[in-house]
Amino acid sequence: MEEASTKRKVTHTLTSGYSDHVRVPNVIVMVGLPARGKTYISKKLCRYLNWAGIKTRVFNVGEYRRKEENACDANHGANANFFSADNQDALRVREESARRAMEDLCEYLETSKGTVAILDATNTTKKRRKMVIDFCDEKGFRCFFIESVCDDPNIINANVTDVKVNSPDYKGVMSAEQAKDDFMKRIDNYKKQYEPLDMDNETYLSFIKVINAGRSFYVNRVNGHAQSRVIYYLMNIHLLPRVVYFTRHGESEYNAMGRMGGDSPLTPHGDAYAHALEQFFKGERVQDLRVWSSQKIRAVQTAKGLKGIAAHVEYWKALDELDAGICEGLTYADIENRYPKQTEDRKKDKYHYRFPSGESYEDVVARLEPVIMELERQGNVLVVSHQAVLRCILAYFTDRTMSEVPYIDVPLHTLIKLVPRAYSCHLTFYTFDVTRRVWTAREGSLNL
Ligand SMILES: O=c1[nH]cnc2c1c(-c1ccccc1)cn2-c1ccc(Br)cc1
Ligand SMILES: O=P(O)(O)OC[C@H]1O[C@](O)(CO)[C@@H](O)[C@@H]1O
Repeated sequence: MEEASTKRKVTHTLTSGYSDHVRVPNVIVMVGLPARGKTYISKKLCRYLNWAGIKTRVFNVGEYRRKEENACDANHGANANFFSADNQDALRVREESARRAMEDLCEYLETSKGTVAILDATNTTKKRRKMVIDFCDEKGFRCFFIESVCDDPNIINANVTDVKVNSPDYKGVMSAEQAKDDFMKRIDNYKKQYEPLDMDNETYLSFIKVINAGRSFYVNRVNGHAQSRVIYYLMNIHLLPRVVYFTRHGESEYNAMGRMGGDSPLTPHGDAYAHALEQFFKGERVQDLRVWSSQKIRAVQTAKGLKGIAAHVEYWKALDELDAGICEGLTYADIENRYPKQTEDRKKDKYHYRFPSGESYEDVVARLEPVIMELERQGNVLVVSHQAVLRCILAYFTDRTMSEVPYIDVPLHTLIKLVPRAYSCHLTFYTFDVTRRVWTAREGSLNL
């Protein structure tokens, strides 16, 4: 039985009070048996850190092994014996894959100026961890271990059926039942060698033990800004099924006039949309729905009809539209005529461009971080907000790059339903053709 004490208190040993004034490359090293969510955590963490502006990439050793096998047209993954410790050939292939992954990881941190690299592998022996630590020490990388221990059969089974059975190792090779059976044998092979992070003899390391998908944690020697952000994030995410809905406010007077920003009320068309939205959620019967609206009149009016349906309605200033500063209330034509240089600059880099006395998309992402964190904590939520703000939030869920964010298509009178999946999310778009709606996206809009 794996050690998974669920009563352990959280200890937080601060080793140094200094913050990161220089960019110190971090290597996040995953530890854990197969089907403990290492890839789930790696991908989700990578998506969050990139969205927050911390350049991050995942290096999955399993993918390197499969690349190796494809090269010699083999498929060891479909056979649990490949993972037994006394299979010398296999050990060589697995060592080689780990070495190549470390090479690429090093290149990423040194040459491509990555800030965080996530080594997604089992790393279940002290010997293997020692190899990684020595490698990082030699390169001057900071090492941080995330171990996922799990003894809750429901969680393990969910993972094995949910993700493993569709893994490239088994796809088209054997039935789901056989795959599941083989995979459980693979786990047993690893268990024989598994040395959990040792809370008595490996305390010189920086690490967090996540127990049973976040039910409890053990934290040791947190170093620097990135590690603190990682721990905070891991303590806020959960696996419970939930749905998140997004919509812009209904058409506003300023939308109808082609003016930006401002705080104008809904037009009759926008009002009709607010009623259609109310009807939709009457029918959808979402359990314990919480509504988060911005504090702009057009959003508050759009959310009004939901007061009788939702469990709770709250108003976030952080959800207010991007502040166009001196361009607030102007049309795009006005801006091109009055501020041709600004227009040019914005076209060059729309994500980082900040309006004079206003905001950039990058500023909006920064003020949305608490909203994202609270969204991760919550259950069923409807967010009523604005074009630029929803572009930033949807970019987080759909792993978009900074340059894509300002062009994501978020039309008026469209409700977006987002259902999280293991490594992605499923989007449904409901367009309410109850009313005319002006088109507020200009150059090249990007479909999610
Ligand atoms: O299987 C698992 N075992 C154990 N912990 C798991 C999983 C999964 C998972 C979920 C869906 C698909 C594949 C894997 C996520 N976590 C997890 C781990 C840490 C945190 Br903080 C939150 C979730
Ligand atoms: O970044 P873009 O494409 O100008 O979109 C943001 C603009 O969209 C609007 O929400 C509607 O036009 C404006 O209030 C806001 O300035």
